[in-house]
Amino acid sequence: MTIPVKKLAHAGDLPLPAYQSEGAAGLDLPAALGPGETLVLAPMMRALVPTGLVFQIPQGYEGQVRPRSGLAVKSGITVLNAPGTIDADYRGEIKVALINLSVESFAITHGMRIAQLVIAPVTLSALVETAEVDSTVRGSGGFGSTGTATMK
Ligand SMILES: O=c1ccn([C@H]2C[C@H](O)[C@@H](COP(=O)(O)OP(=O)(O)OP(=O)(O)O)O2)c(=O)[nH]1
Ligand SMILES: [Mg+2]
Repeated sequence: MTIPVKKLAHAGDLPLPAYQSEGAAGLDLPAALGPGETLVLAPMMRALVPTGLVFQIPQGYEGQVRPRSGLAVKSGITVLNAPGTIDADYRGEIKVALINLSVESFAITHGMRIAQLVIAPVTLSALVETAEVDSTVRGSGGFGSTGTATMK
């Protein structure tokens, strides 16, 4: 599938996001801060980080903004609203809501790959109001209702 992508001025000469391996699911998203710019995230602070990218996602698909596991494990940096949802009809800049869950400050530099975007199909549903729903074995059980014999 082809997706048109527009680069905004502050992306400068950053390359378009790319799959980093043959089977990668996510396109790594860059921080587009402007050349030489740095954004420091203090512990427990969050920031909406620009990517400098506008995607034209085809109808019937969405973009999911997910954390990168390396940043999460090594530095406690994750996506606050993971997975962020990029609607097919969104024509604004994709931004990444990062939060620093570590006890140390983290410096985000221009071009750093801060998150990844997975393009996924969406099933659009028509809701039909009904007085009754059918019955199932699970019924209304949830929130740890299964396996209670072994759960403490
Ligand atoms: O991590 C994200 C999440 C969302 N968006 C953009 C694209 C998305 O299509 C739009 C709206 O996102 P969402 O529906 O999650 O936010 P909302 O709080 O419901 O805002 P809205 O009322 O604009 O839908 O914001 C981002 O750039 N990054
Ligand atoms: Mg919304």
